[in-house]
Amino acid sequence: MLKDTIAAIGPLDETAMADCQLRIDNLTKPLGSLHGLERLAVLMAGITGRARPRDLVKHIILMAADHGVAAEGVSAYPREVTPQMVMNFCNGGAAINAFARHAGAQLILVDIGVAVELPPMPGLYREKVAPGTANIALGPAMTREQALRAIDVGIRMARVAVSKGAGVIGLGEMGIGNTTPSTAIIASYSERQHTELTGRGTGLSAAAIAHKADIIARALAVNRPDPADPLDVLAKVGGFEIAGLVGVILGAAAGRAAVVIDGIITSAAALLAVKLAPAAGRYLVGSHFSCEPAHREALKLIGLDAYLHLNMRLGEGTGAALGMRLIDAGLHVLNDMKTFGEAAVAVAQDGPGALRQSADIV
Ligand SMILES: Cc1cc2ncn([C@H]3O[C@H](COP(=O)(O)O)[C@@H](O)[C@H]3O)c2cc1C
Ligand SMILES: O=C(O)c1cccnc1
Repeated sequence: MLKDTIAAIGPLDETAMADCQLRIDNLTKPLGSLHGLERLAVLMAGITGRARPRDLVKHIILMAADHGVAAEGVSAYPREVTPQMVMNFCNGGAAINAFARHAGAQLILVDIGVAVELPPMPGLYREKVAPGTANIALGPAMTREQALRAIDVGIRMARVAVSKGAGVIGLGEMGIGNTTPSTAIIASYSERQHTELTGRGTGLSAAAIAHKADIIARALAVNRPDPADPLDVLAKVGGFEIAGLVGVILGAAAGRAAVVIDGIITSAAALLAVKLAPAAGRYLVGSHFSCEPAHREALKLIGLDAYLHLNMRLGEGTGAALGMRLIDAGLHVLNDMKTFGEAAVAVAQDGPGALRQSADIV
């Protein structure tokens, strides 16, 4: 399923993008003055293949899983919080429930590797590959075969979303300890030291951050993940929700849906996804800058921008939900504003086309 999905990822529609850019350049505002929002609208034209996309259906796919490395004391919270938070998501009481409502997005919940058996709940997909990963400080998180199975789950979830009309898919995750494997993945591709990339996660002290960095160093030394082989990195120092999200990204890109990433965990998944399929990178949209230092590093490695500086460090897809609102804002600009001609406003002296050529406007 992975190979076919990667093969199905097409280029953006450059004609739709050019037509969209032309309309935006003629809207009643100084040329380029809504910069980031304009770029989002043009990107959505390229992804959807429509010069004036509007009212896109939004889904947030939240994958939950546990991590053997949590036994090393790398999180400020106990492992039981993972299933408890999944129940909280199902019952509508978590931050992401509020954010999904705010964004007008449907929340899709997936148990892809929670350590305990969860009861059937409305809205919860039970797709457990295994009850949590093994401890990456001691050996590989999972087998390569399990990594592939988890990716397939994500591809299927993205296909379901696309078949329900989703044009924008936000990524969310839950899994106590998951900033540790995410940092290990990002460190595998970075020239920066893992100590510089390790952050406080749910709220570690400086001493606990140093311990977490040691565990990450051990995971990398014990497993020796091969960056030339993203599946190797994923299987050795990843997690089931991270693997699932890799699949969601690839499946969404193959289905011509935009993918809005969130913080460090989803950006680790995005980094692996673009290593597996560079063409998927054009379907990615950044949202906020997380407090986690590895998040910025991942964005840099992917070559992706983010927009919101809110010092958030929650995950669940909360930043992605805000990113979806920025896409909406860009599409409202595109669809609701009038052009100079439609509104009878005098155009800039040299005309927008001439201004666009000038070096100042990018
Ligand atoms: C109550 C609670 C709700 C959360 N929602 C997301 N996370 C976030 O924190 C975890 C990662 O941080 P670390 O690696 O330090 O464990 C993940 O579950 C992530 O989604 C939460 C964490 C807690 C405690
Ligand atoms: O960057 C994130 O999304 C994040 C940071 C800390 C804990 N959980 C998630």
